[in-house]
Amino acid sequence: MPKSTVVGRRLVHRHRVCCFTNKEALSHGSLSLSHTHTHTHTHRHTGTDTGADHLFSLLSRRKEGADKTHCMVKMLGRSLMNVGLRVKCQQLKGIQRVTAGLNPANYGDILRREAASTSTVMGVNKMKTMDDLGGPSFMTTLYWLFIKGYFQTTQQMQIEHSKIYGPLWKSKYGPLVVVNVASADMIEQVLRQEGKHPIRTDMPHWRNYRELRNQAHGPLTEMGAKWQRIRSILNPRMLKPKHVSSYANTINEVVSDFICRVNWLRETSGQGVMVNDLTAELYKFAFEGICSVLFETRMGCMNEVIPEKTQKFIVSVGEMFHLSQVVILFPQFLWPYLKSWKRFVAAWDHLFKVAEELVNKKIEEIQENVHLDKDVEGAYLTHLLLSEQMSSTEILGSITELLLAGVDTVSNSYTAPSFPIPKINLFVSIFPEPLNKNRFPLYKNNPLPLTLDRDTVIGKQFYFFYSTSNFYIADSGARWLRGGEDKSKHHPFGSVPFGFGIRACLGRRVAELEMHLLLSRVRTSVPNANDAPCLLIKKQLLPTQQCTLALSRACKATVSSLAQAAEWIVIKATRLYI
Ligand code: HEM
Repeated sequence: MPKSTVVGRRLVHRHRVCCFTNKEALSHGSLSLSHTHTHTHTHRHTGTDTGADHLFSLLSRRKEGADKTHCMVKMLGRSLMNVGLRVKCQQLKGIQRVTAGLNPANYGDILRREAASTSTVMGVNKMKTMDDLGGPSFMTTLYWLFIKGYFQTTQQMQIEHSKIYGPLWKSKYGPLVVVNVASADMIEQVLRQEGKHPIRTDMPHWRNYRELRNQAHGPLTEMGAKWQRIRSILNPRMLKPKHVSSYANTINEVVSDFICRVNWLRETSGQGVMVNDLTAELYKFAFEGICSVLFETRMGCMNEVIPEKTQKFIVSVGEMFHLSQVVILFPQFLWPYLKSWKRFVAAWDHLFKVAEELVNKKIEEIQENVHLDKDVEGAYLTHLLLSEQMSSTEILGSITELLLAGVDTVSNSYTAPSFPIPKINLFVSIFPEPLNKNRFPLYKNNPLPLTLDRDTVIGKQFYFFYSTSNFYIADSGARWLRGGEDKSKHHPFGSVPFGFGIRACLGRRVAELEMHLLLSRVRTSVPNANDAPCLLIKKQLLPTQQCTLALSRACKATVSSLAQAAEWIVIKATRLYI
């Protein structure tokens, strides 16, 4: 088979037309992607698969408003952070004494290496079973959620529960049992136990849709060796800095348009100074940014009037996330009879339809260029289409999931660490779920001081807290200082915003690029930005370059990493004063 090679962003063809993997699609422009599907999905879960999704549905904070784009802002940040791992079970005891030994007050004093070693910290004979673990019952949890009103602020509920039950406790959500871990040391142990194919919490409704419509799974929903294969194909152009940096021009164009839009909004509806609904604007920015990278096309989100088609696409994304939480509350056999399920399927249909149109458009463009004997240039999608590694349907499945993963996480990150940021905390919830034991290898070590049934799958859900931590010392910037006195007290697993290990965020580099470009350019392009009552970045941010962050209500801090700077993004609440 003739090949095409990629040199930087330029594709150089050794041969024409037939150099494509999906040559049928490319040589017959009208071919619909869904017709090329040859994928089969063998991973089907047994047992209480729906539990984890049920949980993250319950735990997801969600604002429901007229604008559906707001509905999904909180959801994916949670669901993306679900990953899975399995632990080998042992019948051991002693959790109370062990958790006392891991009192948060002592975290800073515990050597990190020791913390990473299960046996040294926990003591093999000090473990208890799941049954021995304390925590609220299902009824108590319902009381907290709906009577005490923590449904919208479940992170806060976890904070309260950690005060009552200590750093390790069990919560019940119907059939689902969740182990909450509120200790950076133990979190480190959990995260370091990942095997070859870590799995995140199953998403049976997402997977069910794909099977119903014969669509391919993407990196979010795929598991095992198939997941690994997908990641190995998607990773290089998403994570390697040399490739990611080539998206800078594309993203910069979106940033330019964002700044224009922000200025226009300030003039037309903000008395010359204010952006009233910043969350929605950041959402649109993230959407436009990720679409421009993935589909190599602009969606018009930065226009004064957003195209109807784009608006409908955004609404469908919000609708899908919203209904995701509803559908999962019901047993799977009832789904076909639910109105919500039908709407859920319709929303997915629309997402796949639009994504398919965009992919087909790109195929046609490539074809045209090939027929005209032009060099085919392009970025992510072009590369995937030409790389001969995935079928068109697989590309569609992956691109659609990347898009969903990349929208609200990015937009939410600008506003999440609301100012001031005295401390950061992280909780991990573990969802034990039964799984076919032959599918994944067992872990040799038990990372936590409790036992779980053999073949238990643990999905993790991370929560980040910016106000009640013992992992970070209280400060207003000192934690970013290199070599500072308190540096040793910062636990490396106190904050892992992009996850950890081989199943960590696929879009991390792109997300960082988007955030850094936006921040630095808002700072340098918007008049009077110095007067903002929130975090300002004094110098253009460049990787590894030292820069000064000026905090109008706090201090000045020097940081040497953009990833750290990103956490300082404080465009507060829903209003941006610039
Ligand atoms: C600030 C923005 C973002 C944050 C904070 C974030 C965070 C995360 C986290 C915590 C995970 C789970 C990692 C783990 O389980 O260990 C994840 C997974 C993922 N993220 Fe992101 N993400 C962001 C942006 C993006 C973007 C822009 C994309 C797409 C280009 C993306 C695509 C994905 C995908 C596909 C996964 C699933 C990976 C897998 O299961 O193999 N993310 N993200």
